[in-house]
Amino acid sequence: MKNKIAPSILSADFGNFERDVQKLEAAGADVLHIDIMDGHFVDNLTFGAGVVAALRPHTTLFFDCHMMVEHPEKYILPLKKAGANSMSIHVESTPHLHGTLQQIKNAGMKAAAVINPGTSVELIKPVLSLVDMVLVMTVNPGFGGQKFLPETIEKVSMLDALRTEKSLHFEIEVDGGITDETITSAKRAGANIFVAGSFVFNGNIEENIKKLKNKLK
Ligand SMILES: O=C(CO)[C@@H](O)[C@H](O)COP(=O)(O)O
Ligand SMILES: [Co+2]
Repeated sequence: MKNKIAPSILSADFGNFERDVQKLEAAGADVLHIDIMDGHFVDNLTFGAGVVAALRPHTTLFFDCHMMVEHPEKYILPLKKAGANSMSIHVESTPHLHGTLQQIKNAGMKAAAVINPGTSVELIKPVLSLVDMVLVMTVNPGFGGQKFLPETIEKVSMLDALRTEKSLHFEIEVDGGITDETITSAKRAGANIFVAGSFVFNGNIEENIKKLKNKLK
């Protein structure tokens, strides 16, 4: 599976999204990770479909929306209209995981299931044949700049094994505390999409993306 770097705009300059997103694209980012938080599911509030729509004309990057919200189903049509390409839904956020993933696919977007560090792979086994991607949180959701939790990597290996066993094709994304050091264990375990916020934006964006890509060779 193709390795992809997915910078998170949570660490961008909120007053200069257009400039920062264009910098990311020019620097070789593969995916734009958009952290949508509602101040309820997590203790932080970011942006919604309005900002996604405003960014859409400025880049051709794939828009990967990480939904840290209650009632994720309410965001499907507005985000589709705004130009989002995928939505990742936390298993902890809805009793209707399967139905919500189905609705996302029916709307014409890619669908992903997300598990928090304290959530077991067991809970998403029933939807593995439906999803395009699984996102394993490698920090607790809500904020950028946290320390990578190495104990979460075992779940990436478990998902990689399940994928082979069941002949499935979902991608595996990791998110939180990814640096040019932590990326290696995630890749070895079977992840192929690497979200990075603070590591990419702290210093020179182009050099930092290069440092991550070099570890994937
Ligand atoms: O979803 C989240 C946080 O909840 C992430 O996408 C962060 O934005 C990643 O930031 P770093 O840990 O790479 O600084
Ligand atoms: Co995220």
